[in-house]
Amino acid sequence: MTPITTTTALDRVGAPAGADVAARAEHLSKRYGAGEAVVTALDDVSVGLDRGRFTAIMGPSGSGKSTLLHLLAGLDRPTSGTVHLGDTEITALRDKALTTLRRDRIGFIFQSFNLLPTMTAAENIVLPMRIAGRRPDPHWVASIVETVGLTGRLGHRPSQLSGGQQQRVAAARALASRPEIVFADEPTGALDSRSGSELLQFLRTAVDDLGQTVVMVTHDPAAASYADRVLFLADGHLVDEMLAPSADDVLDYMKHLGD
Ligand SMILES: Nc1ncnc2c1ncn2[C@@H]1O[C@H](COP(=O)(O)OP(=O)(O)OP(=O)(O)O)[C@@H](O)[C@H]1O
Repeated sequence: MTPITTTTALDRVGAPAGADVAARAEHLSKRYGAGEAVVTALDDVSVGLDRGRFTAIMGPSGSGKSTLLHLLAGLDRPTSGTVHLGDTEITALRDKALTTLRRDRIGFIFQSFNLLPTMTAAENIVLPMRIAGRRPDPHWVASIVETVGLTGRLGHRPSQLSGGQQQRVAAARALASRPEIVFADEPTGALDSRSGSELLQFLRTAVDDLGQTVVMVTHDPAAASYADRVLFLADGHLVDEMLAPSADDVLDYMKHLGD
């Protein structure tokens, strides 16, 4: 496949733009199954993710986006290769240490909001910190709640909130502990376009105003255009990247990838 719109020399695709890297993958591969049934979901991917930036991961269905996100976030283990979060090689950690690292240093936003139905929005937002035995910083949590536009809704349970509001609670929960990196897997997949835009604008603000690092898998070129950088996967390979992407440029490139 010949890349057409790269803004980056091919041998630099995946290399971090700056010196400060929040996470990095080196020669990451993931295979499922064995023998003739083996599926190579990810094949020798190396990438650095800049701190304080918003990175989107795109590619056709089955290209390995979720696999890469799950490996970077320590939710799954690679067949070969390494992942570092800051200076910590997470691929070298045992399960218990990995669970603790995910809880303490990573925030997650999933397509399904994964909120606890019996708890209020406020309780859901601080729950991971309470489980970790950490005291939430009230000023920080208040600034997130304000940024995400949930002031006045904090006493509501998830069933009393719209899908967009529930996802904003999930986003506030992901940021409440000031994680080193937030991973979002299709965060707008279950939202209407207006709620999706609000959520993406929140993530953008979290990066610009709060210095957060965000990595997001998406199918949607409009969603990817909120990012600083888009990584393109095809057949388990990192094939290209785009900086300061526009939705039209991303859409054109996705057509080229055969989506
Ligand atoms: N647990 C698994 N067992 C076997 N094969 C798997 C498993 N998980 C993923 N795969 C395969 O690995 C490849 C990459 O899957 P992955 O979910 O990472 O792709 P994706 O780009 O996120 O796809 P989509 O956009 O459809 O969600 C696909 O061929 C998929 O069928």
